[in-house]
Amino acid sequence: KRRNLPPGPIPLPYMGNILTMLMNKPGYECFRNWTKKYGDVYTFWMGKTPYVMISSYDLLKDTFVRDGDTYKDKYPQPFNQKIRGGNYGIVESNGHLWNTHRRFALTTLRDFGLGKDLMHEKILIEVENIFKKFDAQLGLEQDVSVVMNNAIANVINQNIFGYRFEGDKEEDFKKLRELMEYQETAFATFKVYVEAFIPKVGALLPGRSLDVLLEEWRDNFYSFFDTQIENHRKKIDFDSQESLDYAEAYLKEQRKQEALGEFELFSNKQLSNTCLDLWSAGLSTTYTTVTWALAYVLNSPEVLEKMRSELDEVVGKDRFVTTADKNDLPYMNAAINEVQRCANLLPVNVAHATTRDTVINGYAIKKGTGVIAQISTVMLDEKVFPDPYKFNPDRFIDEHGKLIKVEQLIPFSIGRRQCPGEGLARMEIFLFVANFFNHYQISPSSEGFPSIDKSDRVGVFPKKFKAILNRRFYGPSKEI
Ligand code: HEM
Repeated sequence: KRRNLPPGPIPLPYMGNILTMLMNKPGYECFRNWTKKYGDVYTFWMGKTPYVMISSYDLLKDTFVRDGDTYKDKYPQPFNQKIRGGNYGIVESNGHLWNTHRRFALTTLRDFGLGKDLMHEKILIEVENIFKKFDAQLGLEQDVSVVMNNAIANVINQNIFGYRFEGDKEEDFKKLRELMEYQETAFATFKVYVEAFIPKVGALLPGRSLDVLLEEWRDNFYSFFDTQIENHRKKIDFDSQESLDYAEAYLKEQRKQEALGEFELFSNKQLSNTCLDLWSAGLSTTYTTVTWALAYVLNSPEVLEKMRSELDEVVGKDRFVTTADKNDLPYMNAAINEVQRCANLLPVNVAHATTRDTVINGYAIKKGTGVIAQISTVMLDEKVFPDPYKFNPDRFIDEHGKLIKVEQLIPFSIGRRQCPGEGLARMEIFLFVANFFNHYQISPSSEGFPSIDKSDRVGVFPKKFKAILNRRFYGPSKEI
């Protein structure tokens, strides 16, 4: 089987190369070493399935961008089908269904003000709300990450279901958060990783089985989405021109399609699955990045000082940082770029499949082969980012103090499946991080500042952390 694929590390029977990855947590180093040894295309085996890894920016441009249609499908993973009850959603679907719903999600987000002032206002309301929560406990140890998580959940939930988690809804979010935290730990085990890719071997290992975990997870999350969707159905006004959230826009489109005799494309199952995709992709990645931003900056006092002196000069104490300040804050942008590069959320990116026979670097690759745009290796390429594990925002600043655009910074991936939430995520990260550091003086809790060490984890989730906050400036914070 290996003969016709690009050479790579020798796979073990049943296991493939997954053991090497799990023994080098969180996995970056083994992929970098294989790239050095085999070049920017090699084969990596997860269990019995080979994946062609594309590990340089230039080759990704030649394949995923210039020949995007060939790489646009997702590789079908049986455990995903199990959760979703078939080929549904955006993240895991292919073909006409995927194309229609990716576009629909992008258009709907745009209608809600992405790229316009409306989304910006929504996020600033969350910033203001975070400040109120933090201000209520100044000088005490408080759970910074939980407050941030709640705010980021509010942004996405408002877009999908039209409400924020406050007042009596706060309890809803508490339950969801516990579920997500449980999921982060329960799924990040050796057994689950092995079971996902090599079911027969994984099943023999001790611990809770992937099937049981998936069932539990699915039932809990889908019951939240289904309740929200039902509530929308009860109160929707099909004649209103404007939709207030994604679920409403979807139900209206569903009715239009049904009137044309089309019952599959905008099905109910597809609705709960797209909600799941937007909700989970939109919350965990953005929250994780913001928490890593706090962790990296708090561990680098010199970076914090530079960020603050720029903020003091450009923004000052009397107002919120807004997106209109973005171009005047090159160091802040550089620091956020560097956070995204170092946070490097996906040690192995999601797997795509070739839609036709093709050739990569002289190797003939058959239709349906797994291919991975290995973005973590690209963002740790020492030719582009010398001393790649060092957190150093200055690598994005030129000798005139201007921001340098580095093409190899691709945390949102590349090609036809590039993250559709990029605009929203960038806006959130900038506004939450810049306003937080402008507003507060931060001292460590009794546990110290959050660790930036990832060597003890399978996934790249940051650790929850507490800190003691005090206002940098006295006087009331301005209302927006
Ligand atoms: C810092 C935040 C984020 C990061 C780093 C991130 C990163 C990514 C990456 C690497 C992919 C996979 C691309 C590929 O297949 O190669 C992806 C896909 C996706 N992301 Fe994000 N994302 C973020 C935020 C968001 C947000 C806020 C949303 C929703 C509003 C979102 C929705 C999605 C969806 C729906 C997909 C699947 C797209 C498709 O398959 O066509 N993401 N994201």
